[in-house]
Amino acid sequence: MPIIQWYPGHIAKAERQLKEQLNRVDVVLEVIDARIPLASHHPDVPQWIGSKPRILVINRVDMISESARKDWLAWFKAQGENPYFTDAKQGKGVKAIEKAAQETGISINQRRSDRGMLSRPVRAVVIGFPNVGKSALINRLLGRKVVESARRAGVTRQLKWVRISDHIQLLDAPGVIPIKLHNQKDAIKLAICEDIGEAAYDNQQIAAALIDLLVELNYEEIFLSRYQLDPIEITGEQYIHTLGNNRYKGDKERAAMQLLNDFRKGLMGELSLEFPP
Ligand SMILES: Nc1nc2c(ncn2[C@@H]2O[C@H](COP(=O)(O)OP(=O)(O)OP(=O)(O)O)[C@@H](O)[C@H]2O)c(=O)[nH]1
Repeated sequence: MPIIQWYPGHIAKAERQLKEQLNRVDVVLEVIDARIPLASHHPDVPQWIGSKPRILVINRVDMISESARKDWLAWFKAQGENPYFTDAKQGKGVKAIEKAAQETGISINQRRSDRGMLSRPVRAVVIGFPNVGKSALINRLLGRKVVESARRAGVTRQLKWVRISDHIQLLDAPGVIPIKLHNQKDAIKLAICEDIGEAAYDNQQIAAALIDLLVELNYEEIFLSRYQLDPIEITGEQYIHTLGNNRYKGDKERAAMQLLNDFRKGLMGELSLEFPP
């Protein structure tokens, strides 16, 4: 049985909503997670948006190291992409995105006027997996809070245009990319980073997967200093079991939540879970 469960009905509905939003816009801002830029990019996005311009936003840049940021920048450039790194929580890097959207608007309006059409503000939508920071980005672009930004995945609903400037209009409801199950490994990374609804997985399994992954990536020193427990000779599952016994009177769920929260809040340090291939 897969660790991550997702319901076909939900996927179909979310996909329909997303396509409807995409139909209405000229430019797409795709937000991915800096800790997992590959797993948080949906492979079908290019096909969904067709020839529309796309601005790639790598959010949560505050959660990875500067050297990881540079490596990803070089890698994406080599793929012909021009990524923008943001910390949407603090508002870092957001001005550059506004400028990029505005520039796409200029070329769109140039084409309109070449065809004898009136110019109009460029229409944009922010899309991405649940909880990657879409609402935080929208609020930063607007310079005020219109969209609820919360730590829980899947908070955003309904559709409305909001004005960013004379040149840009934005759909205030972000497009949520549904998670399909064709890649369990990516789905696990999304769950670890909380870029997927909590109902879809089991905390203890995901926490165990986090430990196994961090050990695989040679981050094991963090564990000794933070939890006084070495993960090297044991599995992630055994680690949670032991941590639960040592600290929480045998409560494995609390141990799992502690580990996941520490990681998600960045308390374990700047930890990339993926590196350029
Ligand atoms: N550290 C850090 N946290 C961020 C950043 N951007 C967003 N967050 C936090 O991540 C959580 C999710 O952000 P949201 O903006 O609600 O994410 P969303 O993509 O709109 O989520 P849904 O509406 O559920 O799809 C919130 O707790 C934000 O404060 C960032 O760049 N860095």
